[in-house]
Amino acid sequence: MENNVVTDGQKQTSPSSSYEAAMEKISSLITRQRRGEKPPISNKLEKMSLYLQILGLEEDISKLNIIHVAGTKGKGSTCIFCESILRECGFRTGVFTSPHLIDVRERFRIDGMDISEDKFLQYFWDCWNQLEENTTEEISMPPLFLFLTLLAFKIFVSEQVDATIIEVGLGGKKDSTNVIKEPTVCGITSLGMDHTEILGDTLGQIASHKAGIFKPKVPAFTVPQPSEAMDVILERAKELMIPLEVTEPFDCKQIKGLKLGLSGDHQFYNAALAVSLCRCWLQRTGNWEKKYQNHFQDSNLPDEFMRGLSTAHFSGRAQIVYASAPNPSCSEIVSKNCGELIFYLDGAHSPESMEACAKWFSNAVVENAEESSENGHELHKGNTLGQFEKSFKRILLFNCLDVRNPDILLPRLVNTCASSGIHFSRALFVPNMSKYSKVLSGSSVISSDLHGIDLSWQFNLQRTWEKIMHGKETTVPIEKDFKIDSKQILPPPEFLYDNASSGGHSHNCRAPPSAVIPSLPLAIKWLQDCVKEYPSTRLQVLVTGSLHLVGDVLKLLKR
Ligand SMILES: Nc1ncnc2c1ncn2[C@@H]1O[C@H](COP(=O)(O)OP(=O)(O)OP(=O)(O)O)[C@@H](O)[C@H]1O
Repeated sequence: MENNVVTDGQKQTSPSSSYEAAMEKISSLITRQRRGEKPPISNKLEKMSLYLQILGLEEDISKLNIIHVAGTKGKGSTCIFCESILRECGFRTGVFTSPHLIDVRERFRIDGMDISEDKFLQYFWDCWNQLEENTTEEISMPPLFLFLTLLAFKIFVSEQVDATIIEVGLGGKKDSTNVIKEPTVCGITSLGMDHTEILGDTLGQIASHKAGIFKPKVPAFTVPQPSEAMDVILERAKELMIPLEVTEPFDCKQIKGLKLGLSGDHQFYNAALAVSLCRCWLQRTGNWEKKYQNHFQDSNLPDEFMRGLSTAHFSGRAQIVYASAPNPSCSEIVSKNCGELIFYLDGAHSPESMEACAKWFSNAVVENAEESSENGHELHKGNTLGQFEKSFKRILLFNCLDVRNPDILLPRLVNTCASSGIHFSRALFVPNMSKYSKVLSGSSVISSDLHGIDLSWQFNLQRTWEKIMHGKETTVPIEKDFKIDSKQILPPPEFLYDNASSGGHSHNCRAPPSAVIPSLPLAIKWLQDCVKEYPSTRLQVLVTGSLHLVGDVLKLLKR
């Protein structure tokens, strides 16, 4: 039986079932638009203004002291660095990012934490009910991203945060977040080719969308960009007569060798941009002088900034999870009964981010080997680093959306790793679990039903992989509907070893074999079983190609 509780005059169900009910409502806002199709509503920004009026938020969002961030890569990370710095400076922060990995509440952070379920429900139903009561023939309920943007404003206004950091959803000029009229400062992160079907297929066209968030009298910052993009950004800044500053990425010396909270060399760009945005935010809100007037030299970052940069945390971006292995930073002893299984997770899904991800992974696996070797874990005593390094097997666990081009993504990943001497032993292709047609809660049950599953895209990825490895087309079977017999569909654990039988999966001693596994839970369980069965196995698994895939893996590892 459900417990009824009352929220703002509305009779709702008990918190957890009410949360599921909220997810149902949110899911009903997903429009059937396929990626690449024109947006379902025109005059989106006018509609956003109307929705804001309905919610009584129009005036209030001008008081939110917003940092508005657009870009192709690094928007989320830049927002998180800003949050971390401003929190260290003593401010209450609200951050809106997208997408979420496990639970929709990740998109709304207050003071560095995902919003609580109770607060989420309170604001969710407030917004939902107010909007639903006011829909007319002209204005229906907003599509998903518009609703989430409105909810973010509602949350941050109600929570009275000092600083609000808003990531653009897609593009900039026509994005629903661009209803913000007077941000405190704007930033554009690294630009590249993504969402070309909507934003245009030149860097100039893409840059024009991104620079569409600039507002008169509001300072803007960006990082070094290809000239085709930079020219457009500069032109837009000139038209609006606003100062535009190009922030160079940090070098290690500048931040005194500080280890950033988010890993990978690409984060030096995002971190430097965040520092410029925060400094400007502090200046424009009258806090810079108060805090640093007399004791800040331009060449040194304030301590709060340094702490913020080093403590920032963001799931699924260059994240390492020790699933069955000691974290080398603690000196645990490796269990003799189980091999090592380490997941390297990064939601890269564009050519530029594939390269960034490959560089990070290559450095991280070598660092891991060095650290483990220094800690002299029992299992590996007496090995030189080279031998030690060789004992690892590197596996790629990959999926990407079918609108992306694996002929570009996979070679970029493989070649960048290879240029650092890192090679994959095996590649596994899996479908994501999360569905684009439904917003799930973090505690939702993961379905293991394989019936009717279409794996033609995963076989396509496998064919691309084999082509890269063999330098020519190979035949990979296409099976649309797998029999539900996991013994038949999973490779045997020996698949991981060079000279073992491939169990019916493509195998060649000179080239890394690959396999399609029809479900992610099966793939993870299979990896876990392999290290249990063979305690000398040491697996380093790179999960990439899709933030949704990364979220799904994190969800499975958390269980
Ligand atoms: N400055 C950068 N240059 C290249 N790649 C980057 C950069 N910053 C982040 N990435 C890559 O992009 C992935 C997503 O990072 P992040 O969430 O910060 O970017 P985003 O712009 O918000 O991405 P999305 O549009 O996919 O949400 C990272 O996992 C990393 O692989």
